Amino acid sequence: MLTTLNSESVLEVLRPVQDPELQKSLVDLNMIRNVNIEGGNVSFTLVLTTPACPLRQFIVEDCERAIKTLPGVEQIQVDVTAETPHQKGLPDRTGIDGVKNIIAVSSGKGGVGKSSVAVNVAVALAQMGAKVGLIDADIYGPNAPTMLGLEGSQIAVRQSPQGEVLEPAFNHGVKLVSMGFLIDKDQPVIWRGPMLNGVIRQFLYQVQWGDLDYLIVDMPPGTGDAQLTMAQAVPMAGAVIVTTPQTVALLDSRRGLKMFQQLNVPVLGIVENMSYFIPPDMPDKQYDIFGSQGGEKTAQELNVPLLGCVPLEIAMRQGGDRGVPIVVADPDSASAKALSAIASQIAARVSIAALA
Ligand SMILES: Nc1ncnc2c1ncn2[C@@H]1O[C@H](COP(=O)(O)OP(=O)(O)OP(=O)(O)O)[C@@H](O)[C@H]1O
Repeated sequence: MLTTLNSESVLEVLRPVQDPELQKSLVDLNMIRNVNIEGGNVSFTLVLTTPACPLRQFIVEDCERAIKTLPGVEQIQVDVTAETPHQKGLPDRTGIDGVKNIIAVSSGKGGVGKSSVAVNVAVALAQMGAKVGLIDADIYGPNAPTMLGLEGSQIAVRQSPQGEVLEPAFNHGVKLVSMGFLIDKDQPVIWRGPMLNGVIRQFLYQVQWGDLDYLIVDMPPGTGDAQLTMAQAVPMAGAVIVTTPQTVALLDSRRGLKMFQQLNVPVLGIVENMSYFIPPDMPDKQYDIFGSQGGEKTAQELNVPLLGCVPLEIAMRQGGDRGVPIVVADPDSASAKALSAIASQIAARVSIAALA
């Protein structure tokens, strides 16, 4: 039984408290800092591994419970902050200065909502306090500028001592560069393909990203040469695969998953989009338009986590078209809640991988 209240005894009672996701002691992870005692008042800083930590409250309560076992404790004040860990280095791929984690959002086939998920996850992470960038590398449908309300924007090119640098566009807390800023929409896709390699390298290494916790890459759909080259060019902390519950989409996503696994990019999990339809006039009803539980079954079969299921909601399409993502336009909607939870899951898994 500890009898004295001082910073050592506080750290001692906190040592058995674990980060629920990393399953390691908060003290050993250096997440408890600046312990200060004044009379019966205990204060400390809890440094989470992501601003988007889904279990923030849970961890604070665990700490408070442990500290209250010490004699003489009257008040506990916890300042919560976050330091996102840097992804592990890859010898064959060059990282980007200041960018801690690069996350690919990919899909086996087009039209499953990959861009919608990438944009909303990026905005949700920014809403939670993270510094976020988005690369829209989708040559077939570069929709991110529209979805972020940046249609018609330009990326400024500046001269710097290092040569030409690009200034990203910015809205809803997210910095954006997009193929859409560079290509003529009427230009045939066949001409866009060969541009991809050069442009993606420019987007990674010539953009003034500044400090970013997460750089999300909206990948082109499929598993062709362009995707392969890109996955090899980018040092990725992990990949997220978006699918619908439909069998054909799931088959394609399996191919995508294998591609990432072969390239040694950890697959963070699967997002099932358009899981069910919620009619706006009957919000308690659900219709499984594309079948049900396909994402869950595939996740189980391939032994990767299902990060969440996003319903088909008219407001989500409208938000995309209007340039106000659903997590901003209607944060209480079912799809926005699902997307925010998915963003937290992704952040947690990236931290786990970085600290493993
Ligand atoms: N959960 C959803 N509810 C309603 N509409 C959605 C949902 N997800 C996506 N959409 C809509 O479906 C259309 C296609 O989505 P999106 O562009 O995100 O797909 P994609 O997989 O990136 O497609 P592409 O391969 O063309 O880039 C868009 O109009 C989008 O607003």
